[in-house]
Amino acid sequence: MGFKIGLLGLGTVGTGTAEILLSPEGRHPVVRELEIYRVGVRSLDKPRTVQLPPEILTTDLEAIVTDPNIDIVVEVLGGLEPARSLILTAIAHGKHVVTANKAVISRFGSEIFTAANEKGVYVMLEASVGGGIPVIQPLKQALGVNRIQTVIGIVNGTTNYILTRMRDEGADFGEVLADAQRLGYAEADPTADVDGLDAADKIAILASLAFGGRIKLEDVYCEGISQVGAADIAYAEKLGFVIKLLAIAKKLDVNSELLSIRVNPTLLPKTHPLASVNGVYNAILVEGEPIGQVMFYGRGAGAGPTATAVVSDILNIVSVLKVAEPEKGRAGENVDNAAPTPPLPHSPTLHSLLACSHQHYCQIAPIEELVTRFYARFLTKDFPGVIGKLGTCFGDRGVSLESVVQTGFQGELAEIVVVTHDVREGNFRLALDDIRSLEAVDSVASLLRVL
Ligand SMILES: NC(=O)C1=CN([C@@H]2O[C@H](COP(=O)(O)OP(=O)(O)OC[C@H]3O[C@@H](n4cnc5c(N)ncnc54)[C@H](OP(=O)(O)O)[C@@H]3O)[C@@H](O)[C@H]2O)C=CC1
Ligand SMILES: N[C@@H](CC=O)C(=O)O
Ligand code: NA
Repeated sequence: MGFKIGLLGLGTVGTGTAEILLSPEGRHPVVRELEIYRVGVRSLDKPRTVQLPPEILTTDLEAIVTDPNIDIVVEVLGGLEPARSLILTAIAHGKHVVTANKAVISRFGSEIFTAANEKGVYVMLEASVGGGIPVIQPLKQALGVNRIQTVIGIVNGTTNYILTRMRDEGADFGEVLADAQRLGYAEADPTADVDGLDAADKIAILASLAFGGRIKLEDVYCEGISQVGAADIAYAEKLGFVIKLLAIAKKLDVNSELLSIRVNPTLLPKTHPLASVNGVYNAILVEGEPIGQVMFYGRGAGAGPTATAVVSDILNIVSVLKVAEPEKGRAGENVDNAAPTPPLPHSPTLHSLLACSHQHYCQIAPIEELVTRFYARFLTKDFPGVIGKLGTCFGDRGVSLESVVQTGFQGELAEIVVVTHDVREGNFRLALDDIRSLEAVDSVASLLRVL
């Protein structure tokens, strides 16, 4: 065997990764050159669905990332610590790293890539966004010559699965979430999925690659799906929309360097290419000059899809290393009885299509500057002229309405649904403040953006 892998984690993604590495037949020939050398887990007693020699499992993860025999560390533990420290230690010991951990990369990417570049090692993260969908490498490589204007994605499989089943079956939120957990889609703490935080991590990573700068996660505006009720799903349907948790990064306007980055449930016209992305599927729509629109679609979570991305990253690294040092890793070569190999000598410069070298931070506009359409559902007392009063409040703040419908009653309260034309978010919020102070208005039952 040629290249030794230290696998940190043998859960959903780790097991999927091991399954690919243990069955190389019919796959790229380089897969035969990869050996699972050590596997780090929390519990040695847990039953495993993958057959590995028990002696390669350990709870001593530090020993894996410092092992001189290991070439590539694959981090599929999840969580911030010890994942971040283990990645940094692996880098310090000259190991290349493959990770699926968007939470660590979106928060500590700067520290990790700076360390990796200094040490001359690769940190690859295809699995961190869109699971099995190739989107990180395409942004770095095939789309690298484009000027990107917009990245819009459905990048969280758990919430897309939940929203799809709520719409199609009227399913209960809690039950569907439990199914998503059982299927291995959800994060260890599923509030990261439900509250949009996982999607925020992912759009921060995509925006960084698309716009060529670092992104501060705290600049990403984020709303989750818990505010989306059955009533909104039904009204959206009647109005010709579906509701999706969208992650959007775009230039505020064509000539601006200022970006808008946000995650929020959004009403999407049924004719939009992302509207038919259902269940655990993810899709990322990129608009660039001169390519125009290009869309990436596939399974965004689950063992097999995510492991595909992990192993493809390993292959990318190994392929570059093999050019740099062709003697290493000839197929079938057995070095089991040989003395430990010294750490890999690294090429003095990293391959520019695999490495990440952003230095500056992108400028992100506050959410008030966003220009978008809104959907709002009001509960009002059934007074005459309420719709007129709402219209006046909107008009006073320069908000133009596309449609206003009184849709029915909830008990004593009338339900009024409004869809606006494009409006600056700051102005829309001022109009809402005015509306909330009207005696006739009981509450703003929901507020969603419309694409
Ligand atoms: N699941 C998915 O569909 C996707 C997941 N990801 C990302 O992949 C990563 C892994 O996710 P997933 O496979 O679902 O997670 P799991 O919870 O299924 O697996 C985690 C694995 O890491 C081990 N582990 C966790 N913490 C420690 C620790 N402190 N010490 C030792 N071992 C530890 C666990 O050990 P033990 O088995 O002993 O408990 C387990 O084997 C996460 O970053 C996630 O965001 C990315 C895309 C899709
Ligand atoms: N929990 C995530 C897993 C993949 O990143 C999701 O649901 O998309
Ligand atoms: Na991916």
